[in-house]
Amino acid sequence: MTIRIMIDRKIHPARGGAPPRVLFDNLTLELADGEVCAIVGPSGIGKSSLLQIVAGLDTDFEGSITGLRQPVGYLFQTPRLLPWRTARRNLELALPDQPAKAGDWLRQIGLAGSEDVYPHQLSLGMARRVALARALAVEPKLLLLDEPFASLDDDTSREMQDLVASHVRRLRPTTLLVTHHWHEAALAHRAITLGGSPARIVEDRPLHEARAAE
Ligand SMILES: Nc1ncnc2c1ncn2[C@@H]1O[C@H](COP(=O)(O)OP(=O)(O)OP(=O)(O)O)[C@@H](O)[C@H]1O
Repeated sequence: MTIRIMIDRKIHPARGGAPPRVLFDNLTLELADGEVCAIVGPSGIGKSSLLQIVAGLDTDFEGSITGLRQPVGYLFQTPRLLPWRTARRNLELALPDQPAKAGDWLRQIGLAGSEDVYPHQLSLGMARRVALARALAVEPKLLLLDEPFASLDDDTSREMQDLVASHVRRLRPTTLLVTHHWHEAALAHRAITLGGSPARIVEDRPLHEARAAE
C-alpha cells in the first residue's frame, strides 16, 4: 500500500531562546510499496524530524500520514540501546519469538563475542550496529534509517550497507534512508533532497532507473 505523507504544517516550538520555527509547510511525499527512498539535505533542515513524524513519534503537526504498515524498524541517529541490557538482550527485544536469533544477528554485524557486553562498554560504531540489527530484526514493513552508516570505518560501513541491501532486497520493506553521503544511498531507488525554510522537496529523482522499474 502506498504511504502518503502530507504535512500541511509542522512548527517546532521555541527552544533554548530560539523562536518557534515553521519546519514544514505543505510537504507531501508518496512512497510506493517496497520503495527505498533516500533523504538528503543540509544539517538542521528537518530530516530526522520527518522520520519522527512518519514513525508516529511526533504527532504534533497538521496533516496526515496514511498507508502505514507495522512493524516499523527505526534506527535513530543515536543508538538508544537499553543500558541495563547486554547487546544480546537488547536484540532479543526485537526477537520475542526467536531469541536464539540474536546470536546470528551479532555475528552478521561483526560482534560475535560481544554478546554479554553492556552498551556503555561498546564504541559508538558498535552500538550503532546493534541498533541497526535491532531495526532489521523485527522484519519491518516500514524501515526508517537515520544516518545508518555514520561512525563506521569504510570497511565496516560497506559491510553494513551490504547487510541492509540484502535485507531490503529479500523482505522489501518501504524504506526511508537519511544520509549525507550519496554513495550510502546506493541501495535506494529514489532520492529526495530537502532545502529551504520551511523545508520543501527541492529535488525528487530516481537513482537507478532499471532497479526502480523492477
Ligand atoms: N523537539 C524539538 N523542539 C524544537 N526544535 C527542534 C526539535 N527537534 C528538532 N528541532 C530543530 O528542528 C530543526 C531540524 O532538526 P532535525 O534534527 O530534524 O534536522 P536534520 O536535517 O535531521 O539535521 P542533521 O542532518 O544535523 O541530523 C533543527 O533546527 C533542530 O534544532
